[in-house]
Amino acid sequence: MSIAIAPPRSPLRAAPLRAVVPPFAVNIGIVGPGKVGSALLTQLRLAAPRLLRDCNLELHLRGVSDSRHMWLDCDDDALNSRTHGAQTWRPAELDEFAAYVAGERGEAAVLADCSASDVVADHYAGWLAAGIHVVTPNKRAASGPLERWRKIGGAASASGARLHYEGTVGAGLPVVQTLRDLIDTGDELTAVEGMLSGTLAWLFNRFDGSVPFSALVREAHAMGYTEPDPRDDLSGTDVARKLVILAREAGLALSLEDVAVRSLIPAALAGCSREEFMENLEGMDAPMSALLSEAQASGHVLRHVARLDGRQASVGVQAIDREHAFAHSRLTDNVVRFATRRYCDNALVVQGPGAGPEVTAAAVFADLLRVAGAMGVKRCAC
Ligand SMILES: NC(=O)C1=CN([C@@H]2O[C@H](COP(=O)(O)OP(=O)(O)OC[C@H]3O[C@@H](n4cnc5c(N)ncnc54)[C@H](O)[C@@H]3O)[C@@H](O)[C@H]2O)C=CC1
Ligand SMILES: N[C@@H](CC=O)C(=O)O
Repeated sequence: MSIAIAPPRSPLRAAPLRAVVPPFAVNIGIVGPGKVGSALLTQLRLAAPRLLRDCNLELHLRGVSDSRHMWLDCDDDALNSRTHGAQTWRPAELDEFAAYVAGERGEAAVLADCSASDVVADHYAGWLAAGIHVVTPNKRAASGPLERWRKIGGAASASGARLHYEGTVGAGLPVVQTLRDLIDTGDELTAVEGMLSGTLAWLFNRFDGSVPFSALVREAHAMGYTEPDPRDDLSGTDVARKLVILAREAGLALSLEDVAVRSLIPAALAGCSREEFMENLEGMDAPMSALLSEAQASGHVLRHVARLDGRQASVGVQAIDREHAFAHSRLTDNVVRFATRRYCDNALVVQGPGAGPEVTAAAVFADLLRVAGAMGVKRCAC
């Protein structure tokens, strides 16, 4: 291998004349400025000068919307004059928000849906049909009704707009793209096995009986690992959604109802409001202590495991041997083992932290850069 060394430049030599290429501008709208959305806003702000300098990519944050309010970057003068130019909000209306982010001159536009809402997912097909790209860690579209998911895919194909959702499985880990690359290059998935919940991994790594389970759930919630309603994690539904996403990525028409789910939520806490559930979390302590004691008595540890093979899809807590690879995971580690036609003797394994606002926001950000890359923005360091 040879490395070309550039001749030293004479300080007297005039700098070569370069055509000034105007920056490639991307309009961005954030839906759901919660933990992940806020982390994304910070990452965008910090990276913007570097992306402009190194990649000639200009990020325009055009607006932010939650379920009730939206903030648009220029807003109108009358509103601003009343608040001395400060950002003002107006009632949220998602399609109006999307149209504003898209602009009027055919600019490239990306909406980052950082909510956990089905209402927002209902809008993807329309946005994609209008040429607006969507990036999201929200699992609702990719694991929701098959009919809606197919409509979303059809809208993206028809307009050429892109939908990326790497953050939906494994947060910042390269799980969805890894599977897609395998399938696109002609491999076939035979089975997936793994620990797909950062929250449940963290809880079972910490839960040794010295601290009540409820206290650990409150801690996981405060650290931003859980879903907005932690019951989505504890019931296994969030993991089932991830399994559905992976199955669909591999070409299987799996739905949430097809996954056998073993919930950890006591029946008495299943139907109440999220606030009541959080107030009454102690109701989980006795059953969880019993589960732990049983596992410990037989020399096992508790782990939340998901499985999909040719016969069935299942998620739930298991007592597993202390020597098992899953027993040696740390903190919020997710482990995803892909068994495929090529990776048949030894599975392809993706492992690492699988929850948290920062790593998840980075996955959304990387998806956004993938969209810009597909539009011709140069991203490599060469
Ligand atoms: N926290 C994590 O570690 C990970 C989260 N995710 C996903 O990221 C998403 C966001 O999670 P968090 O930030 O932790 O939740 P969060 O509860 O902190 O934030 C959710 C935000 O969505 C907004 N929202 C709710 N309904 C809305 C609607 N109809 N229209 C507009 N905005 C709406 C809420 O106001 C809030 O600002 C979820 O879909 C979650 O599954 C994915 C991977 C990891
Ligand atoms: N609550 C989820 C967040 C990522 O999807 C988890 O704990 O894995």
